Amino acid sequence: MSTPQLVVHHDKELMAQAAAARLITKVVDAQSSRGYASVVLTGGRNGNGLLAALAAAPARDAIDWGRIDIWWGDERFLPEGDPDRNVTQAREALLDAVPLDPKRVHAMPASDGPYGTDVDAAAEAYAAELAEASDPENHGAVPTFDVLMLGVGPDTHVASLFPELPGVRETERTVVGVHGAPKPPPTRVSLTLPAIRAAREVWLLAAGEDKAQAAAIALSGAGEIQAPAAGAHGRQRTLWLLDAAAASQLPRSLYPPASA
Ligand SMILES: O=C1O[C@H](COP(=O)(O)O)[C@@H](O)[C@H](O)[C@H]1O
Repeated sequence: MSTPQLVVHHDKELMAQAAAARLITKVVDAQSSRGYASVVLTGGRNGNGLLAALAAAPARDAIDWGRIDIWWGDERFLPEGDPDRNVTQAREALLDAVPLDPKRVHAMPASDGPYGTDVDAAAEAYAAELAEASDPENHGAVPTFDVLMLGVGPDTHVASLFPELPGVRETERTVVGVHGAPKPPPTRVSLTLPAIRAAREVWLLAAGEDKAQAAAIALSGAGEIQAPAAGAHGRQRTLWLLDAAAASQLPRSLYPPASA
């Protein structure tokens, strides 16, 4: 398990731009060493901010968009095209503007798709898609993602793993259907902590005052059942990307030596 590293940026715009630049470098490196890259997107304000910053970055064309696998950490279980679906928002922010290979874009199922409103069947299907994409050198039934991004909710939720709900307690399955989420919509699909922890790098994004308490709790030794963000770690690296407002309640001992 990698120890969390923190980078604190002045504000959320700078944080989004710096995270986008960091992602471009990671993806280009993976593509040059392995031929392709594998990235897991997050929904939410900070995740979409990063995608919009990436869309606006001239260096985005350094990425070979045809050789990147895009997955999602969670999805709001709503009809295809619903404006509240994470995939709809990601398409608007970035994906529609770059030449991705549609076969490599792995959206989570919609509630009017092949599984209808059966969110557990939808979760099982996504787990099967991940398993099919993993190969023997991977450490489980998911591919080894290069970067898995997670927005941190004000209640410390990540993906759609909410404090104390069954999803965050899952130790076997890689994807679960979520019922009764406290944040609308109540029905969701989510990667589990074991799937998240298979990633090489996990980046947690937290910008804004409403994330300050969550960041402080998750980084001060809370348990993952009470604070799911505390359980999100990458195999090689766990990186918290914050702005000054979100970092404002962190104990001084956690502050990085330099902030940007
Ligand atoms: O509902 C969700 O919320 C979290 C956090 O979103 P934010 O707007 O508070 O940053 C997000 O990471 C997750 O993907 C999404 O489904």
